[in-house]
Amino acid sequence: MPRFAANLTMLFTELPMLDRFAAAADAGFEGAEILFPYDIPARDLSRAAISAGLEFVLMNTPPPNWAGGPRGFAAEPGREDRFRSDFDRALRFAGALRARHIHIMAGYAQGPEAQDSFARNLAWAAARAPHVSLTIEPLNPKDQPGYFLADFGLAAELIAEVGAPNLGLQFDSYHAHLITGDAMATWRRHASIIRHIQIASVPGRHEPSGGMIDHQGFFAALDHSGYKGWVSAEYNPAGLTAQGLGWLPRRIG
Ligand SMILES: O=C(O)C(=O)[C@@H](O)CO
Ligand SMILES: [Mg+2]
Repeated sequence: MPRFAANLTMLFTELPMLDRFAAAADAGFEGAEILFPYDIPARDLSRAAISAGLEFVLMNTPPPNWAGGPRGFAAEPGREDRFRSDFDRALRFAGALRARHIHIMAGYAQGPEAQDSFARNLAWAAARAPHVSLTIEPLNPKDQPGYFLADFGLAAELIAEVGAPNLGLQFDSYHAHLITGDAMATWRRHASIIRHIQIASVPGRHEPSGGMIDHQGFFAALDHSGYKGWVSAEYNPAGLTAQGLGWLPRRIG
């Protein structure tokens, strides 16, 4: 089975953020991700992850926050200075957390100029942090209207154009199904460039059990494919988080 991480922005929200690490470890997760961790000192987050025995898997750029903040600037023409200073701050934060990946968010823009800006900013970031794994993630246009990256083909094109070994695709089964109508076919098409996976049901973005995606079949296919990355639970629990974890395969021993 793949290694599973808990997205602590969405899971265990019954608890204060620093307590969510131990709750996730108790539930059987081996890693954690936080979308925008910038409100809490990195040393406190790092201590909580280490004492729970969890690896810190992923965070997003840009700072600052989840609540109401724009989802990035990387594709917005004319915002290069802002992108670069945000990226450097994200890099310092990720370094303190020993985060495995940084997800670079595109922001809200359209057209060829936006695509050029995104490609240039990605190339700059990949060269700036050659030893850090960077991802881009298509988000479905119903949840994120106007977000630049809403297409897997375009994401693959950008990754090929930038051509940096530390830039890859973040595949979210929920967004993939809403964008293409077939999450599994999309995963198969792009598996070679996928370096991080997130999961949730369609419809509803709840526990990855039931609904239109066969996640247990997906986990088996990931094993078969030799995928070595993480699978993060990024969903809104239908009730209390711990009561909805029947889908999570537990390691024995
Ligand atoms: O919305 C998602 O899905 C994500 O993974 C986030 O990183 C976007 O904020
Ligand atoms: Mg996601």
